[in-house]
Order: sequence, then structure tokens, then C-alpha cells
Amino acid sequence: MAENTVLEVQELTREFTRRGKPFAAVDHVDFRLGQGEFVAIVGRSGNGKSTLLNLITGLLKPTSGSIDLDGNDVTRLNDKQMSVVRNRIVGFVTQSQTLLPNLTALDNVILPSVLCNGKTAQRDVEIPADSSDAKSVEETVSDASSEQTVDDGLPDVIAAAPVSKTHNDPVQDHAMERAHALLRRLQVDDLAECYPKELSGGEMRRVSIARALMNGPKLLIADEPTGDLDAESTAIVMRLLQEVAHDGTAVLMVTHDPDALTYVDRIYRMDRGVLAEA
Ligand SMILES: Nc1ncnc2c1ncn2[C@@H]1O[C@H](COP(=O)(O)OP(=O)(O)OP(=O)(O)O)[C@@H](O)[C@H]1O
Repeated sequence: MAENTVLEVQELTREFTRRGKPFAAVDHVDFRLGQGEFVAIVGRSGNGKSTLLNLITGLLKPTSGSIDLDGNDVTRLNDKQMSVVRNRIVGFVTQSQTLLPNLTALDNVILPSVLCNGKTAQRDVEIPADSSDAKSVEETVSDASSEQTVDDGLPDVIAAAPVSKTHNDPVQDHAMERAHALLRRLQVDDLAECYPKELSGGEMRRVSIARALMNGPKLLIADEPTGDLDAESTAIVMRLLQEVAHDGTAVLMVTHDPDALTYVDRIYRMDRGVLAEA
């Protein structure tokens, strides 16, 4: 793998079965992304874009092929090790809304830093063989959503999280400053103390982007990050993603938005599972 490569997928294939017939949602995809590159994938609905992102983030297992993420063979990591990778190396802005309802916008943004004890990715990350306590934001969100009575009490991992109210800890103070700075850059810092239900779709989306950037990921994956944003908010988000790439993070975005495409270095098209440069 070349020295500045953050992500390399080779011959990546994922088959599903529909009405008894197998088909490849992702079909022998080869793709490389280096530090600081900003790349978009476009393609009609149902052509395999989300499946590709879920494979890269280890949320889905491939049928065949390889995925190397910052020197880690994703297909060989166990679930706990993959959680560490997801938390420290990758920031993921998902298409659907995944903010935790019981945390303020600020605490949602701080959460990834709490989950990895203030360790961030812009340095070499060692993936421990036994990461028994590891949880990624995606798993925490999924744990929280499976709680029957969300309002009665938080799941342990959230309840234990030293969120923004706890002071006098330099690591937490630093996390809080960083979270506020990200919210400011996305022009939603005045909403820091609001709960997700008090935010519009576009505001929630911007808070989610701040959360994905909290740990300074080496790879930022964004699935339709401007989906519910107006032109002005789209420009704010895209300029931020451009700056993030300029600072060295590899950015991989799936989008249908022609305005968003004007900011990227390269565009790929996904057509029936096959990826090619547009
Ligand atoms: N778990 C599954 N089982 C069977 N088929 C699936 C499964 N997940 C996705 N598919 C199919 O795989 C294909 C690719 O789906 P995918 O969600 O990756 O498309 P997409 O390009 O991201 O679409 P969109 O732009 O609408 O989000 C679709 O035909 C979809 O129906």
C-alpha cells in the first residue's frame, strides 16, 4: 500500500439474494483513496453506494475481496477491533438521523471522544488484540435505540459518559472546546444545549457532521451529507469538508447534489455495483 494511502479496496464484492437469485450489489470494486483527497461517488438509487460504504466501515461483511483501512485488513478484524477502527480512524455521517435523543447537541458531538477516552486518530493508532470494552458511535446509537424506555434511563455506556457538565478534567475541557469549535464552524453552536427533537433536519445533519469530525478521523465518510440542506448550509458544509481534506483527512462522499460535486477532486459513478471514474 502506498505510504499516503488511507483506504484501498480490491476486487470487493458483496452479493445479496433476492427472490432466490444472487446478485452483486457491489461488483469487483477497486478503489484507492489517499490522505487529503476529496472524492464523490454518484449513481442512481439502488446501485450499491450505501452497500459499499457499509462494507468499508465494517458494518457489512464482503462476499469476497479486500479492504485495507489505514493498514488494517478490515475483513480480518473481529467486531471489537472493528469498533476501535470505526471510532478512532473513521468518521461516518450516515444518511439517516442517528443523534441520541437524550443527549444535547454538544454532548452528542463529544460522545466519540468519550468512547475512545480522548484518543484521536491523527496519529498512529494501535488496534489492541482484546478491545473488550470498545464501542463505536454506531453501536452506541444502536444500543440506545434498542432500549425500550429511552426516557426512563440511559443505557450504561451513555449514563457513564462524562459529558459536558463535568468539569476540571483537561481532556474533557479540550473535548468540549473542540466540540464547540466544530459546532461554530457549522454555524450551529447557538444550538449546543438543544436536544435533537428541538432541531430541524438540516441542523441535526450539521451536528452529525461535527460528531463525525470530533476524533479527527483519517477517513471521513459522508452519505448524502447535504441531503436536507439549503444552498447556504450546503456551502458551509462543503467548505468545511474541503478544509478537512486540506488538513489531510481523506473524504469519501456519496451524493446526488450537483452543488456538492463542485467541491470535490474526483468523481466516481456507481452503476449496478460497478465503480468507475466519471
Ligand atoms: N440486505 C439486503 N438484502 C437484499 N438486497 C439488498 C440488501 N441491502 C441492499 N440490497 C439491494 O442492493 C442494491 C444496492 O442497494 P444500496 O442501498 O447499496 O443502493 P444505493 O445506491 O445506496 O441506493 P440509494 O441511493 O437509494 O441509497 C439494491 O438493489 C438493494 O435493494
